Amino acid sequence: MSILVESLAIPEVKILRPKKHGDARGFFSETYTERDLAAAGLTLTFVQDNHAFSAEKGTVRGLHFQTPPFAQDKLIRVVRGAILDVAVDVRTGSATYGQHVSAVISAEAWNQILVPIGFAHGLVTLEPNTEVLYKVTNYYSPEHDKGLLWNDPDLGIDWPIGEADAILSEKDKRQPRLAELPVCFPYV
Ligand SMILES: Cc1cn([C@H]2C[C@H](O)[C@@H](COP(=O)(O)OP(=O)(O)O[C@H]3O[C@H](C)C(=O)[C@H](O)[C@H]3O)O2)c(=O)[nH]c1=O
Repeated sequence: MSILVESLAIPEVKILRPKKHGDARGFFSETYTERDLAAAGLTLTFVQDNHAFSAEKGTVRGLHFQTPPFAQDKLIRVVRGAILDVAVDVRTGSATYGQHVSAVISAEAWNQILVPIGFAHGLVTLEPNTEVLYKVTNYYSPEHDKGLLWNDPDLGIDWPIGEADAILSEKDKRQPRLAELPVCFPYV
């Protein structure tokens, strides 16, 4: 087992901890193995790798999700810098609908977060020049790319940055609040 897998308070969201093999040259790490995820009951087929660079601390991306049939599971890691990563349950009918979990994901901690289908995903950078790499289980589809307002007070997310200081895309400034969200993921 090269990757330890543990659940957050909403158990569908997982934290992964790959082993790092250090030596005098530096380190080697198996950052993803299908085998370790399958051993944790996670049978996912990733079809796309993404890389997001954010120059400034306080850069907010999200809260985003793609709707079916282009819904995505996401496996996120940070190879430089650090983020506060947030996953909001948007599965209508779920006992934790509208609730969230968060975790600091960083190059130093060498940890990862798995955000499954049915969750809106977002992050804020905690350091400048932060690089986020993530695998997704479906291709990008702009028509199915939806979102949630990052600082919707109904979500109660304790972001480490205020609206005045957050660096956001114009799209993310205009995302709907949870109360305005249509049913995207009926929970069965
Ligand atoms: C997501 C995506 C974007 N793009 C293009 C579309 C735009 O021209 C440009 C930036 O897209 P966007 O502003 O949506 O990127 P982020 O704000 O980083 O969005 C991501 O941020 C949060 C953290 C997420 O969870 C999603 O993975 C993703 O939505 O990249 C692509 O070509 N392919 C893609 O898969």
